[in-house]
Amino acid sequence: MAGNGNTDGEFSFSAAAARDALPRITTEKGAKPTTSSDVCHDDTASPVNFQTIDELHSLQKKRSAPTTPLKEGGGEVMGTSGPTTPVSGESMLQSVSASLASLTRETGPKVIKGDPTSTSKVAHVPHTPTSVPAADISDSALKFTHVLHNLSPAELYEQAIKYEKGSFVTSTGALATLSGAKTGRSPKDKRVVKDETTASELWWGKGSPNIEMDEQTFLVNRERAVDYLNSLDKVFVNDQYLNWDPENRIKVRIVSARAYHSLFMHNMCIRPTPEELENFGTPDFTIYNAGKFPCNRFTHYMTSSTSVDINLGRREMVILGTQYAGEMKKGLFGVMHYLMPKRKILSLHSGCNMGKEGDVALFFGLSGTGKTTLSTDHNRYLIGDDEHCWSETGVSNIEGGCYAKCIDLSREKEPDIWNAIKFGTVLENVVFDEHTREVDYKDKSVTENTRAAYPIEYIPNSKIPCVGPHPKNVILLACDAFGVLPPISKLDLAQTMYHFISGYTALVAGTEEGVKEPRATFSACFGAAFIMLHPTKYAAMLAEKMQAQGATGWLVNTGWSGGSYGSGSRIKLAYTRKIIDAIHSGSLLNATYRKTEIFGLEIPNEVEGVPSEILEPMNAWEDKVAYKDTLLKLAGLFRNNFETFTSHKIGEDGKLTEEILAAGPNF
Ligand SMILES: Nc1ncnc2c1ncn2[C@@H]1O[C@H](COP(=O)(O)OP(=O)(O)OP(=O)(O)O)[C@@H](O)[C@H]1O
Ligand SMILES: O=C([O-])CC(=O)C(=O)O
Ligand SMILES: [Ca+2]
Ligand SMILES: [Mn+2]
Repeated sequence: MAGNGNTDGEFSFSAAAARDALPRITTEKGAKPTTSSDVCHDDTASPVNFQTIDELHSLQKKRSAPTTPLKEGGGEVMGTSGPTTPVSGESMLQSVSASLASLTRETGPKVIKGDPTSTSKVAHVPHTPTSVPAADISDSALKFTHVLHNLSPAELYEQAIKYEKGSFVTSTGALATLSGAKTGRSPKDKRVVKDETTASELWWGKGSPNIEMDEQTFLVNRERAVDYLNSLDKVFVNDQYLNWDPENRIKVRIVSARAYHSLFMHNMCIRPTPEELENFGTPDFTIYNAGKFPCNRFTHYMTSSTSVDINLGRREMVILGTQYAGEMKKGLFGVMHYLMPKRKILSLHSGCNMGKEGDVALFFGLSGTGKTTLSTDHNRYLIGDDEHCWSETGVSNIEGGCYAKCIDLSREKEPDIWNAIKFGTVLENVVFDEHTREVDYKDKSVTENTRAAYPIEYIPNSKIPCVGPHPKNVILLACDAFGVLPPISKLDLAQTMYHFISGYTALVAGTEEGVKEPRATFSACFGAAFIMLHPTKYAAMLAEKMQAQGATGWLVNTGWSGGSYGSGSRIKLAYTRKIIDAIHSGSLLNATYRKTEIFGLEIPNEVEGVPSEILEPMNAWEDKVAYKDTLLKLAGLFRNNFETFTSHKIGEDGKLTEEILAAGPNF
């Protein structure tokens, strides 16, 4: 790295000065020969406070008030190139050592704080040789693992740029990174440990995202991940929180091999204050991200070299074979989908914002349907863009950051997200000019799923703490690439539940040539990949909460109009925003409605700022026959999908269950 002149000990300022020392030329006539002490007197420059390059460098880094006091006397030596690890103390190291403990060794590895390239004396966890049976001694037990604990974004930038290929600072100061071979999640490689408890508690079998694994296999993968992490010179450790509701906050620890992963989670989880960090204690859940290292395909249950394993009993997650950072975020979301319902709190794959009057809206939708785009609204307070809880007292964001899609991002259409891409933000898999480092958001060379992860306070009107009162509007987003769903419809409770359980969207398979057919996706609760219990459990909770609060349900198509993908076009973001504005303001509630055929959706005759001809999808289609065929095709897909739910009761309310079953398409 070019950075901060990493030349410790190579030469000193005084040696260089001596080599080049020439007598100073004096221009004053008759000047007295100068003594050595005033030779350098020069009023244009203020006196210097250093004698050597090392001292100069030591001045550059001002000693900050440590995030928490350093316990061991002296701590880091100033001016070393390694990052500081302000939070320290033996208890943290001991705790990390315990986290990294192998299952075959009685104690964890020798952990040491600070960067391995740092020359400073650092504390490590004292090992009592008697606690390690001689038979268990291996070379890996003898080496030190350096721990970079809760580094700051600046320190993580330096680590990434120095050691991780593909890390660059962009023209706006973001950290561009590459996630490697995987540029999206790997749901087929997700495994959940089935033990006595989870066997009865979780949703298993057809349609469930929880592919089982046994405890023993989990431990095999855990050992593999831990041994890999311990084999490294250094690991990154983040201790952070999930959930802004203080009563239901969860402490998470993320152990990872990459600065990219550490900065990503720094941005995405809630960042503890220095005081909170000092008293962090034992984490409630720990992730071992050894994504650079594959799983062993000969391990039972493994079907590829990628494995993302959740063990609710051990409160641990192991990642092997994928470096896509979203696995960590969504893995923890899965954990919340288990823990929160136990406390009668509903976990939601939704965005959330609040108006000036305190009116809260939820935005449900599958990936790419607009949760982040539409919840980031200049006229409203952002509570969060992706993961929320709805409790007895209101809503709370689970996360401390946002994760926006960047493909085709423009300053004009999404100014707040555009401006959030600055120093501290992780930019995944984008392409930029090699010289100016200006990002080309249109470029899909690496992936279509380019992303920006930034702390929520980078959005100017974010609401911190990220909590709010009960929602007034529940907006279901579907990006319908068939182009037959209305841009906006009002739903009754049964319809809201029907569409919530269906979780429909239809994205276009890709941008490759020849791909013209939209592909329908049904993902229960708009997040089947993350739920742990049967979808009807979440649906029942949502119905109860919406009923109790008198919230209104809406279905918004952020996809195609005037034809399917290929003939129609995507509904303009500006129109969708107008529709959303009308929901928030309450004006849509009082509009006049008519019912569509087949889906029985209530569509308004008018929405301010939106051309009325697009409100009824059929009007926007030139080919009415093609419209009808496509509509029937989609209705058939909905009906097929819902078949698996027809035998389930939703909550205690038998009447509601029947209404929900009747709320689907009629043909
Ligand atoms: N009419 C529209 N409404 C909403 N988004 C639109 C519209 N037209 C185009 N878009 C684009 O669609 C994308 C929506 O992505 P967004 O990041 O909001 O998805 P998301 O629901 O948050 O998904 P994820 O859960 O994966 O984060 C954005 O790139 C946005 O610019
Ligand atoms: O999880 C991810 O990688 C991105 C995301 O938000 C989603 O897919 O819902
Ligand atoms: Ca999002
Ligand atoms: Mn999401």
